[in-house]
Amino acid sequence: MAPPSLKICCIGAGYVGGPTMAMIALKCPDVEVNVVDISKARIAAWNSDNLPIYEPGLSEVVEACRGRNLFFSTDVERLVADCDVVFVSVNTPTKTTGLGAGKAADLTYWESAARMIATVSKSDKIVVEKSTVPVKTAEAIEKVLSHNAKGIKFQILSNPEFLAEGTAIQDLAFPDRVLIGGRDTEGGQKAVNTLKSVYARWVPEDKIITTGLWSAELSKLAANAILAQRISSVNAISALCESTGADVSEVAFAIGKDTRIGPKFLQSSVGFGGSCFQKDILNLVYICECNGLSEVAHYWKQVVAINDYQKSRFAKRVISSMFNTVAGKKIAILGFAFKKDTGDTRETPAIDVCHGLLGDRAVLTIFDPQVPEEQIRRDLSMNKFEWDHPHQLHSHGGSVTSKIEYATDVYEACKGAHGICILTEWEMFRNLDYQRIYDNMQKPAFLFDGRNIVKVADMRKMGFIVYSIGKPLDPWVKDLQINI
Ligand SMILES: NC(=O)C1=CN([C@@H]2O[C@H](COP(=O)(O)OP(=O)(O)OC[C@H]3O[C@@H](n4cnc5c(N)ncnc54)[C@H](O)[C@@H]3O)[C@@H](O)[C@H]2O)C=CC1
Ligand SMILES: O=C(O)[C@H]1O[C@H](OP(=O)(O)OP(=O)(O)OC[C@H]2O[C@@H](n3ccc(=O)[nH]c3=O)[C@H](O)[C@@H]2O)[C@H](O)[C@@H](O)[C@@H]1O
Repeated sequence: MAPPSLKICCIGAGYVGGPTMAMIALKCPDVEVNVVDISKARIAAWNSDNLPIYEPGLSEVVEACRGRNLFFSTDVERLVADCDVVFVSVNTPTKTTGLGAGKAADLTYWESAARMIATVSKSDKIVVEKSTVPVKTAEAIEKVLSHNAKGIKFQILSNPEFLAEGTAIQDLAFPDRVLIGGRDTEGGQKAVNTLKSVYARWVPEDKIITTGLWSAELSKLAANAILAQRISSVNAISALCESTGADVSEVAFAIGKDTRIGPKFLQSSVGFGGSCFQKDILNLVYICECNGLSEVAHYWKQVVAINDYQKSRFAKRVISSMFNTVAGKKIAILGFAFKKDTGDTRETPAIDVCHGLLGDRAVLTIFDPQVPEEQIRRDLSMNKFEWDHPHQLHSHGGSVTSKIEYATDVYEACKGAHGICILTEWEMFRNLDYQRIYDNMQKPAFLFDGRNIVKVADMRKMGFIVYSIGKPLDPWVKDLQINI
């Protein structure tokens, strides 16, 4: 067999490293791709039939190339030493302590990966920032690498990832664009071209954008901030819809018809979740503050503030609608993942809503088709921002709250409940037998739709008291004096 034309090693076998490298291996059979991680459990799962992340189409891609030119391993140092290109796709969570706590990106994992690369390398390498990092990180990484370089040359590239979970395979196979930032030097441009030639195997040339390092780093933060801003904008409008009798779906449809605005990302919800939007905006806010741009920082902070408002507004609607207390009442939580088609629960709005309801002493029964019980209990017992640190992969759940139950059947979850909250837009929730659910609930039966997926009129006809984000209010809810 001919030797590989290029050896790639990716540090971090997570939601980005795993699928991204699997796609490169699929499209470039002559390239050897090793994905390495410190988590033995994660690597074992990548090497099994039960992959560590749920992503439609991923297992087919992995099966097509695992053992051929795609390998998963914990032999981090050897494989890094042996490759031409190192992608770094480790966690860059929000700092929990110290300077910039609650905002700044924690680059501990990135820095330790960079130090390890410098220590083990014996030949020149291209080091690719795949993780989302603060603008100017490449400069710091260059310093770490060059101070330990023993005459070895490293070229740093920024190649941020834009995939969304649940559609990762589609996004990787047909990306809107691939962005590569590099130094404007001969060595820098040579490295850019090497990486470009990898993507060019399947991405049309006009979709591969090359820029300077800082533009590439900042474009990633800006893209996430602007996407999240659209959701906060429509969610802010949803509150006004409820106060005025307008319908947020009609408003979103009408404004999305303007080609300058476009229809995507205008779906009002209980709030955005996921590992990145909040983290990346807080990071952007911190960078603005560090650069003395307090007005700009304040502007972006509001995107997160509206998101927090939306989540707490939802929980308050539930409590106030149910006679201002949910103490001892059974509430069925349908959906815990931060969006459909993923088992990921990082920063899911369900955590905040559940905490809001548990704070009023509700008894929750939680159902999600992809999220296991242990994960839900761990999420509900963790402190904010703790979830995105690698040690969480090894932990087995902290203190377990006794006020939650886990259901493996959606109808069981709803049986005897006083109220239902739909918190993830799983397709299956659109087509449930709601009559059966209604018949088996306590009366009056409440339905709170945080994703606008049920047909409100049909549900009201069945007898439910319905609250659906940004929709005209049920008379029951409207007549209540609430303070949201
Ligand atoms: N999740 C997503 O959809 C997207 C994430 N990103 C960014 O990509 C980066 C990674 O995110 P995810 O893949 O979601 O995180 P993840 O938590 O799923 O994966 C990160 C992996 O890195 C490993 N790791 C940490 N330090 C290590 C070290 N020193 N050596 C070897 N392995 C190490 C961890 O054990 C973990 O398995 C973050 O910066 C994130 O902002 C960017 C685009 C999309
Ligand atoms: O950097 C990242 O991690 C990624 O973050 C997002 O991807 P992701 O978080 O996986 O999923 P999204 O589809 O963006 O959804 C994020 C959250 O917003 C919510 N959302 C999305 C769209 C919408 O119209 N309304 C809405 O409430 C979703 O339910 C979810 O909770 C971006 O879409 C990706 O481009 C980016 O690469």
